[in-house]
Amino acid sequence: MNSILGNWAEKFRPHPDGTQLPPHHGHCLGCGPDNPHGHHLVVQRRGEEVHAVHRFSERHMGAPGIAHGGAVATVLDDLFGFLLYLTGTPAVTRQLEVRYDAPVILGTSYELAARVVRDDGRKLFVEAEMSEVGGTTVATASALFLKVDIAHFDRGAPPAPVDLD
Ligand SMILES: CCCCCCCC/C=C\CCCCCCCC(=O)SCCNC(=O)CCNC(=O)[C@H](O)C(C)(C)COP(=O)(O)OP(=O)(O)OC[C@H]1O[C@@H](n2cnc3c(N)ncnc32)[C@H](O)[C@@H]1OP(=O)(O)O
Repeated sequence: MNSILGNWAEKFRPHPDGTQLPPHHGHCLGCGPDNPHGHHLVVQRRGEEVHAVHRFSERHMGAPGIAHGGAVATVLDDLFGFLLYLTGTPAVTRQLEVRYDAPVILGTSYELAARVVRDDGRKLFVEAEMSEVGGTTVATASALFLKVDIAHFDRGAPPAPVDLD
């Protein structure tokens, strides 16, 4: 098995309310602390939701001074991946829809929240929003995640050489 996934069972243990959730793995584009191109998303459990405060940097620029829409989608998708620590099952994104309501400004802090809206067999329907701190919503997302066996991730193993330059 891919060594990155080796400790998955421990990561899926119940996480107490209010605690910071572990990154999916060190090189995850969304949350991996060891990925220099990543977003380094830091996520907490809050009740049955996951929350983050996030600032996009110049590495994620689309239009000058504004976050690239793909970068915004990446962060929302990765945030959804933290709900799996609450549901306790591995799952992957089958469909992701993002509504861009207002430009996401680089260097500005945004609040993000995500939750499961329906858990139906293999299907997890999830939704999230990103807002100015205490203010206007700038993006909303909904997604379908499909639960998979951990063997799903064996397709990535052995991992291709990681080029982090
Ligand atoms: C160190 C440890 C860390 C933990 C590690 C352990 C676990 C890690 C877990 C989590 C990591 C989280 C990382 C988060 C990162 C963010 C999330 C991502 O980026 S995920 C990557 C992008 N996504 C993919 O790469 C999927 C690629 N797609 C696939 O592999 C397949 O399509 C798959 C497995 C998702 C589904 O394939 P099928 O063939 O099994 O299923 P079908 O037949 O397509 O659909 C099943 C059911 O869903 C319905 N369905 C499909 N699409 C639907 C839709 N759009 N709306 C409604 N229903 C839909 C279908 O009609 C079907 O329903 P009926 O069972 O017949 O009732």
